[in-house]
Amino acid sequence: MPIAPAPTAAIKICGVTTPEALDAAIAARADHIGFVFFARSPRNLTPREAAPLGERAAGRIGRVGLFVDADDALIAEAVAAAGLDALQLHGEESPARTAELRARFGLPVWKAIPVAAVGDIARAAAWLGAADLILFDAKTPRGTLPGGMGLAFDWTLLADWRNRAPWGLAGGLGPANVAEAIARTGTPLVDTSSGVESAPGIKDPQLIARFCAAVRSSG
Ligand SMILES: O=C(O)c1ccccc1N[C@@H]1O[C@H](COP(=O)(O)O)[C@@H](O)[C@H]1O
Repeated sequence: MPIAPAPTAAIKICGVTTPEALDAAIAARADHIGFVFFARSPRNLTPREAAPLGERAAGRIGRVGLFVDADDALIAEAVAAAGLDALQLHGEESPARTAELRARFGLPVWKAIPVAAVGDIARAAAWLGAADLILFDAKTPRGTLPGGMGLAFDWTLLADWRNRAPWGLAGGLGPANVAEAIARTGTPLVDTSSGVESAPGIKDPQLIARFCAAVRSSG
């Protein structure tokens, strides 16, 4: 009987702003790319800027729109312009707001949960039933961006999670540590932004390729 290859984690490359980065993610067989709709981010795109990238990605890779406490008007514009396949909420969105957006846009919603201490993992339970996927990310210092800072958290805190819902791991992941992160946490999805950049907001195609190869080497 043939032995099936061990499944590896799904891959999201976040903060894509150029056709070159998008093509690198597709060539490296990533599963999703992220478009950031958050003005303070060095990876910010307007819906108009995201539109040609969304068209180029259509049917080739999943398109996730990242929002931070955004209003409905921005989300609606981004969904229509970039043809988003999922929404990632990376701010203070409550479980009720998360469920509301899922119903309003009819798209899967990923909710980022900032983690610094064990109680932060338990907090995620409030979003079960409201979010389609829980994304654990490192809590960032007050006054900085709520993500995309290349900061990792203590992965041993995830021992309390026990796969209670679809989930993923983000925060400080790069080619050098992603295989270890998968081995230690068993995460079914990894998400990276600054770990595949040469400078904030500048994606490096070679780092994208190395990241995806490192994920596959963990399978
Ligand atoms: O990428 C950004 O600029 C960003 C801005 C605001 C919120 C989240 C953001 N990115 C997300 O943060 C995590 C971790 O990023 P990193 O790999 O540590 O740089 C990831 O989910 C990004 O999608």
